[in-house]
Amino acid sequence: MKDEIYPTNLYLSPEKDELFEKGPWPKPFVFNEDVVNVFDNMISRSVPLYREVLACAAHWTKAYYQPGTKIIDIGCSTGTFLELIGRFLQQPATLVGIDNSQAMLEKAREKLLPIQQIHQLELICDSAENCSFENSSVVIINYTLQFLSLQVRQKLLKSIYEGLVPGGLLFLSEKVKSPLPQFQETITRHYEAFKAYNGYAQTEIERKKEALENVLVPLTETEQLQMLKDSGFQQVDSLIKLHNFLSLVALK
Ligand SMILES: Nc1ncnc2c1ncn2[C@@H]1O[C@H](C[S@+](CC[C@H]([NH3+])C(=O)[O-])CC(=O)[O-])[C@@H](O)[C@H]1O
Ligand SMILES: O=C(O)C(=O)Cc1ccccc1
Repeated sequence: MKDEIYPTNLYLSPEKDELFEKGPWPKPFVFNEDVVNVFDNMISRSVPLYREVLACAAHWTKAYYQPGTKIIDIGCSTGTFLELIGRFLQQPATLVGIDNSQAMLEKAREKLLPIQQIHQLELICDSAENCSFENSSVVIINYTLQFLSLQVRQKLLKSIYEGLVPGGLLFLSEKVKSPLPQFQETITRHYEAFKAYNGYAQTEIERKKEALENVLVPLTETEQLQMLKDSGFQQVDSLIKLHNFLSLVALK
């Protein structure tokens, strides 16, 4: 089976994201019921290489997982990665999903029912910065740090570093910004063309952009790498980058 080699076959709910097509407008972006109900469609049409990033995270998780420790997905949303890794791992493991949206975790619980036959599953509804990462060998945080204040990001990354066992891995994906305004402008235009190619109208693209202002706050790649170094991670490398979306790994 191809999925056992390169797992890009995600379990995504079909409800279409049309949230920014209809009013009332303007509204800030929040992870409410409306977002949750269309989230799988929203993220898979809005994040470049989303399937490849999750397949990459699954491969690195399998490579660095240490039996008897935890695999923790921070900002697990509807459980898409946990469902994928639950199928991809060839041995029972303890899978932990953390999200501060109860509505997201209700969707995750439903999606992960088959996985519970094989793995120990724990879903925690709390802010990530309140959680423990003790005895984890792999922590995944895809497209979540970007919604936290800078102070909380630094505290969270330090807590992850301290909780990981020796040889433990952090897999981090984030929206970033170019340090060069001219490049940022070109990248943004290309990213918006990607969204239009995925069926979003210009008004939806512009309204989403406005809604995310001051809600999703990207760093530059250099700032992100420095924050990881300041958290204790000395072995860091980038794996994937397209438009403003970056995935990297950090080793304890
Ligand atoms: N402080 C917080 N603590 C915990 N969860 C939070 C917090 N703030 C926001 N969230 C949660 O972080 C997730 C971010 S989405 C992650 C996608 C997933 N990783 C995926 O790969 O499919 C990405 C996006 O919306 O762009 C949402 O589920 C929020 O409820
Ligand atoms: O950065 C953007 O413009 C996005 O649309 C990314 C995104 C994807 C899913 C939820 C929130 C933001």
